[in-house]
Formats: sequence, C-alpha cells, structure tokens
Amino acid sequence: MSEIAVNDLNWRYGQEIVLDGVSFKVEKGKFYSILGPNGSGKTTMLKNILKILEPDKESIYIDNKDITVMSSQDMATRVACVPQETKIDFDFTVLDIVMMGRAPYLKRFEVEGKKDFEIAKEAMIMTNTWKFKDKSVKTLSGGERQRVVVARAIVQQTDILLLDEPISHLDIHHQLELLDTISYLCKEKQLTVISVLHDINMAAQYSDFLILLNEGKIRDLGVAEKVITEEAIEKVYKAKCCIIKNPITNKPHIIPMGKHGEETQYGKRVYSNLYR
Ligand SMILES: Nc1ncnc2c1ncn2[C@@H]1O[C@H](COP(=O)(O)OP(=O)(O)OP(=O)(O)O)[C@@H](O)[C@H]1O
Repeated sequence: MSEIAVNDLNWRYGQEIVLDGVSFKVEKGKFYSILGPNGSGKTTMLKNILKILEPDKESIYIDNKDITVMSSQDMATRVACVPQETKIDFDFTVLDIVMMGRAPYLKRFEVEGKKDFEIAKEAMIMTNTWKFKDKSVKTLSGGERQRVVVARAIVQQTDILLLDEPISHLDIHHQLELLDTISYLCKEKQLTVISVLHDINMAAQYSDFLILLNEGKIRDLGVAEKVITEEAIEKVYKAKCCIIKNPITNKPHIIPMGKHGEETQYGKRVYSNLYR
C-alpha cells in the first residue's frame, strides 16, 4: 500500500499553471527525490502536500485519508518539513528551536519533559548540531542553521519527511553526512522521504526513486537508471551531458558538457550584445 497518493493535482498562481495533472504514489520507507529545473513546480508540490497551500479535495491522500479533511494536529504528527528558507529571526537557543519539534505532542501549557529532551539530543547528535545547543540560532551560519532545522524536523517523529533543497547551504562533508542520516532513517526507521534536490548525482546516489518534474508535469518517475538519461537531461534542463556509471555505487553519474555544447558562444553573444 502506498503511503502518499497524489491524484491529478493541479495548481495555479493567478493565470499561471504551475502544476498540471500531477499524479504519483509514494511507498512507505523509501527515499524519493524531486528533480527539475527552476520554476518547474517542485516547491509548490511540497507546499500542497504540507497543506501550506490548499490542494483540491481528493487530490492528496496520506494512508488513504484525504489530507483536506485532516486537522493541523494530525498533519503535524504525520508530516515534518525542512523548508527552502530557514532564516529564523527570534533570539532562541539552538536547543529551544529543536525542542519546538515536540510541540505537536504537548498538551496546552505542558512543557517538554526528559523524554522530549532525549529525543532532541539524539537528533542533534545525528545532525552534528549538539555542539552549539546553547548558542543563539541567530548567530549560526546558513549551513549550521539548516542542520538545526533538519534536527527539529527529525524530533517531530513523523513517518513522512519533506525536504526542500536541504543540502543547498552545506559543504560536501555536511551534504554527505545529512544525506547519510536521512537515508539511515529511511532504512532503519521506515521514514518516508520526499526531497527536492538540485544535485542530480547526489539524488541518483541516495534516492530509491526519482521524480523528474518539468513545466508542472511529471516527465518520469522511477529508479535513477531509468530517469537519468542524456536525452531527458537535455530535454528538461536544456543542457548537454554525458552519463557514466559511478564505479562505486553503479548509479548513473552525469558530467555536464555545457548549454547545448555552446556555453562559451552563449556568454560571448550576451556580452557582445550588452557592450556593443
Ligand atoms: N506565491 C507565488 N505567487 C505567484 N507565483 C509563484 C508563487 N510561488 C511560486 N510562483 C511561481 O510558480 C512557479 C513554480 O515555482 P516553484 O517555487 O514551485 O518552483 P521550483 O521548481 O521549486 O523552483 P526552484 O528550483 O527555482 O526552487 C514559478 O514560475 C514561480 O515564479
């Protein structure tokens, strides 16, 4: 049985069609990455699944339940998210921010207890954020803050985790560490993950399935070997690439060749038009 079912999801901002009849199913305990060019509708899709935007009735189901009839409390104990923008303006400590992930489990006016603290500590060790638990979150770097937001999402102990470009601010070490952690949670704790990623090679390496979105439609869904082809990358991203097999993981690995192989010409043209 699939855990999430998206059936003919449509979304418009004014006259602009952003999602156009999107349908797919997500299996429990699997890692899905959403790929696609800028503006193809990836964030809009996550926002619909999170109910940050209001999807049409009967277009998104979690465990066969239409999310439009689920309460916000119900949603908060089922789905956690790491948004694209993680700026936090309040002067809370890092530990305070992570503990906020326990809010859906507390009664009104109840404060967090020892168990909540232990859950937070474990998530912070996993995300390598425990060392700055007493620092003000405002003083963290972008990458450190992003890991704190991931810790807060883990602490929410949901069975579904949605992430919007979670590695965009991270160096290579922390990218691998974070994707390893998420992958571990998938395999060992049966966490279902849907993550927007721009790094096609990282997505191919870590995901069970890829969803390739283009102009609001699903172009392909499946294992990396099926979805990542030279034709698909050229068609969707308008970029030429060569695909080799990663010798360690055996997954497809793309080597970009330029914008239709004429990137220097493109730069020269724009430049000479500007300064003619
Ligand atoms: N609040 C909004 N109001 C109007 N248009 C919007 C709004 N949010 C997004 N859009 C438009 O919807 C389209 C899809 O945006 P979305 O953020 O879902 O794309 P994306 O695939 O996540 O892009 P990126 O890779 O750049 O993050 C874009 O053309 C964007 O300009």
